[in-house]
Amino acid sequence: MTTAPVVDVEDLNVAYGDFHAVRDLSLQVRRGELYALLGTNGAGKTSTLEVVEGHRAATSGSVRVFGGDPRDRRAVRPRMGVMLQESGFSPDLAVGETVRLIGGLTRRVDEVGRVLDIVGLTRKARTKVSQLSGGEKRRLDFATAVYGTPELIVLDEPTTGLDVQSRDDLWAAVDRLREDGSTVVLTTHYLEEAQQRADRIGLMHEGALHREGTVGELTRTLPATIRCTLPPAAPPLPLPADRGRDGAVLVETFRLPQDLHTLLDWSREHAVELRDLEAGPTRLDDVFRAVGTS
Ligand SMILES: Nc1ncnc2c1ncn2[C@@H]1O[C@H](COP(=O)(O)OP(=O)(O)OP(=O)(O)O)[C@@H](O)[C@H]1O
Repeated sequence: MTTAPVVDVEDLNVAYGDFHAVRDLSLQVRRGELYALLGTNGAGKTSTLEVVEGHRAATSGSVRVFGGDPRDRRAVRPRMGVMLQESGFSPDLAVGETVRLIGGLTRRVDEVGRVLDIVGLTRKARTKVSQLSGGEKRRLDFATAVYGTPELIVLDEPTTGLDVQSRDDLWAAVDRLREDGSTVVLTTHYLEEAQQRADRIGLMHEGALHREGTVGELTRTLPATIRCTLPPAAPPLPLPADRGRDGAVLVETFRLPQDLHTLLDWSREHAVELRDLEAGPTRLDDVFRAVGTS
């Protein structure tokens, strides 16, 4: 049995005057998934999320959240938590009051103390928003998004500006929300975070979705590499390779284990030292760079 997607985007276009920020974008997010929308600066990620959040109307195309229109705030708010790239909290309100106010508006039910504890802001409950550091403001943003453990959580660059400990804490909180059944859609420029956490990734560039899939599916589209340096008198290699100056060798391969084996056997047989040998699988940043230059 297939269940309806939580987020269903079909042929979305977002234009600002003559400028087309999002072009014919289609994607679906399934229940329980963590979907990461990645891309170059200005690729159209925030514009896409703003339509999903119900904060912006599509120029054309359709966006459904829980099968309905995300601009129907009364229907969607209780089920969707949103962390914007920039918050608009009132600077004079205290942290605890802010969570109570924003949380109350969502009509979700939670305890302010519990939520502040999740984001490590318990001791700042009475501090004014204007007195928070940048990272603390991000954590407050996250707190309002996860208030009441919504079914869908949309996070726009949630870890930007957070120190390593706060990032780890935020991801631990996301893990717990997912255990409770939440679906998560996020953008991030920290590719390693997406690589570790995302069930699926969409790669955007200049308004279009260029690639989509699991980390494995995306990285399989590019070869892995073997690099080493050979002495000048080395015999011909047993594999196709680019030979640079100073004996530098680059092998690009979709059969990393086999080709590495062949190279090591060859080096033993000919007593050739493979200096600075490095063999690495394709990383998400390689795929990202390939999309950015395509
Ligand atoms: N209100 C607006 N008016 C005009 N152009 C806009 C507006 N908002 C965004 N844009 C433009 O649309 C494009 C996409 O912006 P968007 O914020 O969606 O990209 P992004 O992928 O989230 O970028 P980043 O990673 O830099 O945050 C950019 O070129 C941006 O300058």
